[in-house]
Amino acid sequence: MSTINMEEELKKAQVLVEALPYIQKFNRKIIVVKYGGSAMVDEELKRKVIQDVVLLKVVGFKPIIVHGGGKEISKWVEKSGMTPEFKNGLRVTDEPTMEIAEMVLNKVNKSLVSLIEELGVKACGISGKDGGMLKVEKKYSKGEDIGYVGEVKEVDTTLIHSLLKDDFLPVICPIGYDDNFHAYNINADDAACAIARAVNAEKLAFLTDIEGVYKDYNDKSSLISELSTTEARQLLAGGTIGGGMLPKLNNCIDAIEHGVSRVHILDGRIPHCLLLEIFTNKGVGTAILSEGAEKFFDTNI
Ligand SMILES: NC(=[NH2+])NCCC[C@H](N)C(=O)O
Repeated sequence: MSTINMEEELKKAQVLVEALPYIQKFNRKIIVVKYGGSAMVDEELKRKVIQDVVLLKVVGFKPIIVHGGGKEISKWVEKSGMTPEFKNGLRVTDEPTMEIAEMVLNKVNKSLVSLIEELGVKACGISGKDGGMLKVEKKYSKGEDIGYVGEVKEVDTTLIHSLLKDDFLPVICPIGYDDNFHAYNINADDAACAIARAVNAEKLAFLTDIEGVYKDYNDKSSLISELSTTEARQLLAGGTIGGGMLPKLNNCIDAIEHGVSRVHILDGRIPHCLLLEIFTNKGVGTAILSEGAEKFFDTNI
C-alpha cells in the first residue's frame, strides 16, 4: 500500500504552473545552447543536460546545441604524443592538431546525437562544414599566428532551418572552412554566438563552470541574477570581471545587440540548470537582456 503526501504533490503542480507562461512564450522559438565544460565530462551531468534539451524540444521550443570538446581534444592530442598548447585561451592548432580536433569533435557530436535519439527525439549532428554553414577567416592571438583557429565571418543558416523545419534537433560542432576550404577550429562560444545571431534566436544559453556573472569576481556572494547590456558594459569597464568571463560577456552583449532577446550564463555543474533557468521566474544563473527589454514574468507563485 502506498500513501500520498499531498503537500509534496501540490509542490509539483506549482512547478508546472510556474513553467506555463514560459512554455507559451517560447513556443516555436529558437534557443541556442552552448554546451561545454564539466557538464560535458561528467556522464551523469551529461545525461541531465540532454534530458533538459530534449524536454525543451518536446514542449515546443526549437533548441540547437553548439558544443565544444576541449578536454577530450587535449586528451587525444596527448595520446598522440603531442603537448596541447594554448595562447590567450585559444588552442594553438597546427595541421595534426586540427586533424585530431576534427575527429574528436565529430565523435563527441555523434555521442550527443545518440543520447538525444535514445530519449526519443530526432537529432542531426553536423559541423559548420555541412551546408557551408560556417565560413571563417584566420584568427590571430594578439598578432601571433596560432594555426588553424578561425573567426566566423559568415553563417549560412539554410541547413539549420531545413533541419528545424523537419523537426530535427541540430547538434553542431564548431568547425568551419576558410575561402580555400581548409578546415578551421572555432572557439565554441564564438560559434554559438554567431549562430544565435544568424538564426535570430530568442535565447542563447551558455553552460559554463561558473555560477554566473559576479559583481566582483573576488566576492562569490555577489552573483548577479539579471543584467542589462548597459550594466554589463559598466561592469566590463569597472575591471572587476574575472578573466575568463570577459570574452563571454562581450559575446553576450554582441548577441543581444544583434537581435537575441536574452542570454543566460549558467553553471553547468548544477543538475538541470537549463530547466531551472528557463522554466522558473528567478532562474539560477545570470540573465542578460537588452536595455528596456520586457521584464520577466511575475506570476506571483
Ligand atoms: N537569472 C535569471 N534572473 N533568470 C530569469 C529567467 C526567467 C525566465 N525563465 C527566462 O528564461 O527568460
